[in-house]
Amino acid sequence: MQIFKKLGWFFKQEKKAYFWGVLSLIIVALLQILTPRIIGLVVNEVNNKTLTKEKLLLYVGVVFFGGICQYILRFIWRTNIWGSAARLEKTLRKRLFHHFTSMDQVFFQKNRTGDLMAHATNDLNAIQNVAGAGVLTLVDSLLNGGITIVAMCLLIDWRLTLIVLIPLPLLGLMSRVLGTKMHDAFKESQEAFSMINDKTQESITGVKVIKTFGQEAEDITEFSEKIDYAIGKQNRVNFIDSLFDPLITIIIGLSYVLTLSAGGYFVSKGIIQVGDMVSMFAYISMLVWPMFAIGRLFNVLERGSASYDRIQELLKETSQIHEKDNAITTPAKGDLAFYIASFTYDGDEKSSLDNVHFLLKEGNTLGLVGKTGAGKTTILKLLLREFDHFDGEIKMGGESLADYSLDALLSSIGYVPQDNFLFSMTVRDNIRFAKPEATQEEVEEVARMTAIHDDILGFPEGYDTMVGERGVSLSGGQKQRISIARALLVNPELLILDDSLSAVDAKTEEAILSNLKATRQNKTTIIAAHRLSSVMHAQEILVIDEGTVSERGTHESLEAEGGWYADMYERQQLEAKIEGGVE
Ligand SMILES: Nc1ncnc2c1ncn2[C@@H]1O[C@H](COP(=O)(O)OP(=O)(O)OP(=O)(O)O)[C@@H](O)[C@H]1O
Repeated sequence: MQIFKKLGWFFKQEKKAYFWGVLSLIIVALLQILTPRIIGLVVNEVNNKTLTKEKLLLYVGVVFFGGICQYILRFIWRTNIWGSAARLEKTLRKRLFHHFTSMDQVFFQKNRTGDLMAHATNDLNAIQNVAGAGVLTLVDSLLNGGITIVAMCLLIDWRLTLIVLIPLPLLGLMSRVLGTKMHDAFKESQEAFSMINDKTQESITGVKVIKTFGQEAEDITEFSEKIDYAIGKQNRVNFIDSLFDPLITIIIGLSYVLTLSAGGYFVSKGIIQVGDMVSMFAYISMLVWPMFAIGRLFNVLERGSASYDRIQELLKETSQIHEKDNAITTPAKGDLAFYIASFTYDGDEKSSLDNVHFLLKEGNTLGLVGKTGAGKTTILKLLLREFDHFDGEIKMGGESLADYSLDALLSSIGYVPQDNFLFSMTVRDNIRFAKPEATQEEVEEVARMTAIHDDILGFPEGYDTMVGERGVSLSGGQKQRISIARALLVNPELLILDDSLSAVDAKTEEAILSNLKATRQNKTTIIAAHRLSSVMHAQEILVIDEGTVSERGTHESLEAEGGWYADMYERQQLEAKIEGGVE
């Protein structure tokens, strides 16, 4: 019953719908007691030889009218109660999705995709069940059970009713004992389901790697072990659940035995008539459903409660990235001043950035180069405000990044990540993802700038070609160029390319870079790259080594310095010559 308290806010919000739903349920329950009583009356009248044609017609008419009313009322409660339950699911789904989108990277590192998906599917269903089937079963079983018992007392005999109901408290006792067990078992079962979701998602995403390394058998074994574990947890839920139904059969059986023996005694003593005893049997049979319903209710409520706790735990987590109340809402613009004394990822002992600073004038280009794992992407992540817990300050246009609203900051940045991601939509929609109202001309313009226009025209349906699993398979270089076009379409104040040209050939790279130079004269650009030709034209280049700046300057000054940059440039030039020679 705890779950009703937890969902109190929702029932308050939906009180009107529940009022009409429950009222209809009450009237239906009242109408339902008519029929057995009429059967008893008819039997008594037949027995006493007092039944006339008119009376019989009246009895039949009442039963028929009661049936029609029940039909209408059942419709009313269904639409009200099921409708509210659907609204609860919608509210929670929106709340959860909004929460997911507002969370920081730390949250997504901690909670795996499969687990989050399980929360958004199975757990929400279990909670929705409380607001629909749960409420219905509760009201229905209490009403039907309660009214039937009252009818037994008033219309038959209260003493016989008390005797017949002696086995009933067993049900309450078992609900209490099994309730906590069911809650814990269901929580564990949901956790196991989350684990399977994770595994399925990982195996499907990584199927190519699994096959390439011939690890199918191992993957199947691992999956089977996880399934066995989850089934074990589910079986425990079923086990607790199955302790209920047989109990109800026993309670009803005992009640029949008591009716037969005590009822027979009451008839023999002339306290009740034979027809009353027949009605009593009919009433007891009417108690079967409410009792089974209580068993089901207990299951639905405990599942819902466990799922609600799981969702609440997730919703309680807060993002470390906070927007200030008086945050600047005008898009960020201007010189970029980056000064980081130190930054350490959550859970890491060693810092990933130390004493990294640069001043990037508006309209200039900064190059970031260095060995893999040096800290280039980390610098970019801080610019995108993925993490706030650094020692230092980052300013754009003279204002700290933390003073801008996230919208104002991120709308000024066009970011092309290393692991670029295209959605399952057309090429055109992928490019105009951040500016859905963009015209075909605008889309084509950025596609030309990134040297992908001709490739797109060669796709089966041009710009209407679907990308992703259901569509055309793109090469790494094509994906990179579409991702850059997507970022360029919003003409961002700051364009960030994180190794985004690694999969295109040198000639195409040169064409894209010169297009960028020509069209982004007053806009700022940061390019992180392994291939030094990507950053040669930058006003400043930083060489990052183990989280610090080991060299800095222009291409010419760095070449003259004779350090890592000069060595690397010479080596890459040589490689390019060899490749060119082979061609
Ligand atoms: N989310 C994270 N949590 C903990 N440590 C991280 C995280 N992301 C990166 N790191 C660590 O920070 C360091 C710098 O990584 P970063 O991705 O910034 O390097 P990079 O220079 O961009 O490398 P690459 O050229 O290979 O992309 C690495 O030691 C990496 O292991």
